[in-house]
Amino acid sequence: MTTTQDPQNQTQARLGQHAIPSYLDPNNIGPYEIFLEQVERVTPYLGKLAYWVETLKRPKRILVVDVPIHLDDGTVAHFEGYRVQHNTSRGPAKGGVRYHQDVTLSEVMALSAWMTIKNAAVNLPYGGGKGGIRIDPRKYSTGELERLTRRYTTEIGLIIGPEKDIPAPDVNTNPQTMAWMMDTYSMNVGRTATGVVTGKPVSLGGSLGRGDATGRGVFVTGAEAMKKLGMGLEGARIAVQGFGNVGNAAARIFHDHGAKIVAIQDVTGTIHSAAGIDPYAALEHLGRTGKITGFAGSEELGRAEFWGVDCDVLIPAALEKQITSDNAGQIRARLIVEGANGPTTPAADDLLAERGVTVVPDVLANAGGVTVSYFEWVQDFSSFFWTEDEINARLDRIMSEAFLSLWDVKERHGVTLRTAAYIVACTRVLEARALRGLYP
Ligand SMILES: NC(=O)C1=CN([C@@H]2O[C@H](COP(=O)(O)OP(=O)(O)OC[C@H]3O[C@@H](n4cnc5c(N)ncnc54)[C@H](O)[C@@H]3O)[C@@H](O)[C@H]2O)C=CC1
Ligand SMILES: O=C(O)CCC(=O)C(=O)O
Repeated sequence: MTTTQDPQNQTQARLGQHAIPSYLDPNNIGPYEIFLEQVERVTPYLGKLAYWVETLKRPKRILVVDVPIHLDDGTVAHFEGYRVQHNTSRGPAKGGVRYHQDVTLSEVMALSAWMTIKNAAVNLPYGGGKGGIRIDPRKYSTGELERLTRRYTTEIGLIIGPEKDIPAPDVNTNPQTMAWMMDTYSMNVGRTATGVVTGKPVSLGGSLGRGDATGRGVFVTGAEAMKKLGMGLEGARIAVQGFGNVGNAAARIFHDHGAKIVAIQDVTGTIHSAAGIDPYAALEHLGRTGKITGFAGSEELGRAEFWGVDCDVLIPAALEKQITSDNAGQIRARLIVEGANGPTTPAADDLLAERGVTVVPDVLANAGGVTVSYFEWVQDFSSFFWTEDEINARLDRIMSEAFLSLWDVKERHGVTLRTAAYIVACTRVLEARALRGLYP
């Protein structure tokens, strides 16, 4: 509710042009706008906590760094890097690091904000953070990427640390990247600090189960949603966009439970087979040939055709803004389980809801990765490591319980599962904010 009598509004009026930080300029905001719209949608459900809602709209801390490295040919190249700590009300910032040619500050702000919501939605004791470097890693050697990672880690070393902000892998980063980050941070602080990053190799304090954890969480929440919708797993037709860490693990685990993968799209192309694609064989084919197309027994589709594939469950597991008002009408799945962060625009969300398509939102569906990252961090602190069965059992329980409690909130308020997740998460974050208060 905004009226001229509203003291908060009067304060905004007094602040005038200084009310909005430059990076939130509505004329040039980019992907973070999606997050702001999601916060607008949840605000009416926050009751008195809405007093603090501005906290969610403004990242707590933003660091932009120059990352210069020697290239293999002896020249120097500069890359732009970011680390954003969106919120730390409930604990240290936590979230991955992305290497991609399209990374922008606005994107990293959005990704860090979604981490705040995700960590609160599954009740992990973390705030939200995310990092990124604008680079196309396919064009650089392993040595160049190692130098890039080490320089970036040193530059963001000001604000990361096991009790401050704990990075992890995201698009185009992996356990090796985390090993370099851990080593660089450790050299700089003069002790081995395994807890500064998660998603490390198991031999360096990484956790069993982290590799497949995000895909496993997509499966657990997807299977729970299928039960609610009366859909059987056996023979269910699944289409997956993105065949990296998240997409290929989700495809393998659905396949292992009797579902049929009918389409896969990645950056190299799109394949389809109504008879089903064996994701293990597709992964081997991708590793051998460098592309998904040409897989035996599949036909190749155009990029846009992927969205119209006849399937029961659609798993976007690549990048943001893939499901838009342009293609939401073509989607034939009854259920969408968001492996990627931010794959669906708010306008597409509305169209899907009107058409009766259920969406398990990113902040719930892909929380399996950060949940096992949390287990890794706890194991590093205690230097006591759990078995894979223990990890998977704890992960499955957390993901199922989070799904079922958010489903109840959805039913109670008559909202989408995304809004339900935001109601629960924003309430938790703003309760912490209100209890901590402002100083002085
Ligand atoms: N790695 C993790 O633990 C987590 C990742 N996520 C999210 O899941 C998504 C995927 O991440 P990862 O699997 O880790 O990355 P990855 O780098 O392992 O794989 C990315 C996949 O997306 C595909 N891709 C890239 N651009 C594409 C395009 N324009 N069209 C179709 N496919 C495209 C790539 O070919 C690749 O198969 C991202 O949104 C990420 O933020 C979310 C939670 C945790
Ligand atoms: O494992 C983590 O800490 C974060 C993973 C991540 O970046 C994400 O959930 O989007």
